[in-house]
Amino acid sequence: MSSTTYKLNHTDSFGNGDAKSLAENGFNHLTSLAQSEKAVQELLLQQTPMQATDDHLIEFSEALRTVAKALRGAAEGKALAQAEAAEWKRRYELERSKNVELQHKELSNGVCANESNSQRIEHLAKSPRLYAQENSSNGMERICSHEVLQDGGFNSFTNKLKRKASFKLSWGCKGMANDQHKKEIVSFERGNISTAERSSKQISLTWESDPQTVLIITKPNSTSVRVLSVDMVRWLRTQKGLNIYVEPRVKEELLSESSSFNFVQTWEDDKEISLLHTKVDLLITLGGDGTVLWAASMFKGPVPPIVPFSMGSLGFMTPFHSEQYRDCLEAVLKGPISITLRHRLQCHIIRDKATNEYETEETMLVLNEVTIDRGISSYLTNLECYCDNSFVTCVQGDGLILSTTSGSTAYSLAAGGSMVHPQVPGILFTPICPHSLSFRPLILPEHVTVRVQVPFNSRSSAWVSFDGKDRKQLEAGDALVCSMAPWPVSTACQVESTNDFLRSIHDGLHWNLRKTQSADGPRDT
Ligand SMILES: NC(=O)c1ccc[n+]([C@@H]2O[C@H](COP(=O)([O-])OP(=O)(O)OC[C@H]3O[C@@H](n4cnc5c(N)ncnc54)[C@H](O)[C@@H]3O)[C@@H](O)[C@H]2O)c1
Ligand SMILES: Nc1ncnc2c1ncn2[C@@H]1O[C@H](COP(=O)(O)OP(=O)(O)OP(=O)(O)O)[C@@H](O)[C@H]1O
Repeated sequence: MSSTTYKLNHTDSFGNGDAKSLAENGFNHLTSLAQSEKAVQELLLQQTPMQATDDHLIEFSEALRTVAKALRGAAEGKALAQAEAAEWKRRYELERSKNVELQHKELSNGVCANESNSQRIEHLAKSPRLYAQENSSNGMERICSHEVLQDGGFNSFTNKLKRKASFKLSWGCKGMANDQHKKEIVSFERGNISTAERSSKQISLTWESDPQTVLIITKPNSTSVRVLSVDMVRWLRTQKGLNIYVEPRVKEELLSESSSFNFVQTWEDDKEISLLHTKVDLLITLGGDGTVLWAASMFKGPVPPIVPFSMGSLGFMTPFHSEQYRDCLEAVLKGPISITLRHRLQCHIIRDKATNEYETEETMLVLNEVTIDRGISSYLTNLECYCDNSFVTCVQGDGLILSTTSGSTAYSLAAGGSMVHPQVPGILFTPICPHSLSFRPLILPEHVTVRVQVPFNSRSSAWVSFDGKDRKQLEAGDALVCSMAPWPVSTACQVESTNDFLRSIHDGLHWNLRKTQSADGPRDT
């Protein structure tokens, strides 16, 4: 009995031969091995101080597990061996978490080494069944994988303790603040990766001081919009005491109504437009989605929160009804309000004839999409696409749409792209009429930079447009570079972003509208 245990502890590796011979001795042998307090005590008492190290404890535990495997089928013996192995494992973990170095020092000095080890084993040997009973309610097999990995036992091949490898995560973004932000979202404590946040949650805007200045942008050539704007400007001034900015065209319209509108402010040039975000607290749009796009395009940097009133036929970004504009504006000016944070794309054209790569044209910001198409050319476009300098594909067809998720319900949808919730950060890569059977649209992560280049051997030039406007020609060798812009557009929600999004696809597109099947018919039995 004791020789068996002695052998187990002094063999460098416990091969199948040892396990088998133990198994052959049968169930009784194992039971007595595990139960015999004396035998286990003897085991330790026979160790020299150096031999009775924690490595021996691990080896012993490994051996018992091997035996347990070999005795599969002998139910009681198996349970007993598992209980032993698990207890040895637990015990080892406990000891290791104490000061291992100190323990080794004690052992090599011979200070109470046998005594401390034998006491440990004595305790274990006394109560394997009790321990098994205590743990059976939790399930003996349920040592969680994290713990098993941390205490992987002894690797006889490398002669090292098996431990869970430690690691760190880092992000390839510039600036500590960004990195810190990511760390708050993704934690990797004790080797377990978990996320607290995956995309923007419902965002609520609360005013910390009262809004004082409002900019109203209106769809041109619409009588209903003109009538509404006159009423709204008057109400905001007289009832709310706000400063009001409008476009030069609208100021003329208002003054033609009455000279009392001379309090209304406007701008004279682009420089003044570029400073509007420093003066305007709230932006109101009266029109359809196109008016929201127009308003957003005026802001090449930060954009004030937008309250979009629907005066068009399709309202994906315009959840507010003009009939109740007073109630709605009362609520918005008071706050808090739910907003949808809509990401924009920033686009640069790099000309082949540019003398260096930084010589780009004005940066364009789009809320819906940037489109590269064949324009009036009757040839296929041929566009080489790269994502962070990796070649993606060559588009041969009518063109390519790089869309925001807000724009996913616009042109990209018509070209076969998915509809995506506007707060999902990402770039949609949607071909227009590709001449290929296998070109499916992609959605790329928000952090990538996409480059679309007209190859030098292209038969024709391509045309690029930004939210359906500002068309520019791309000659062979020219490229469009596109990435997520740091200035999103926040639009006020009627309810909250998900509810508003679902309403817009139901009302605007009659998404998945189908007559409900009647209950009258065949059924599963
Ligand atoms: N085949 C197409 O579907 C197609 C073709 C060209 C342009 N467009 C879209 O038109 C947009 C420009 O809009 P516009 O009003 O200045 O031009 P527009 O007056 O020609 O209107 C285009 C239509 O697209 C709708 N729309 C705009 N943005 C939308 C969005 N985010 N979700 C759902 N529908 C949206 C508008 O409500 C409008 O009905 C472009 O950004 C492009 O997405 C679509
Ligand atoms: N303030 C503005 N100045 C110049 N053009 C504008 C302005 N507002 C909107 N537009 C343009 O007017 C066009 C129509 O605007 P919008 O989409 O808002 O109205 P709509 O066509 O009636 O809406 P819908 O398409 O939903 O029926 C768009 O091309 C848009 O760019």
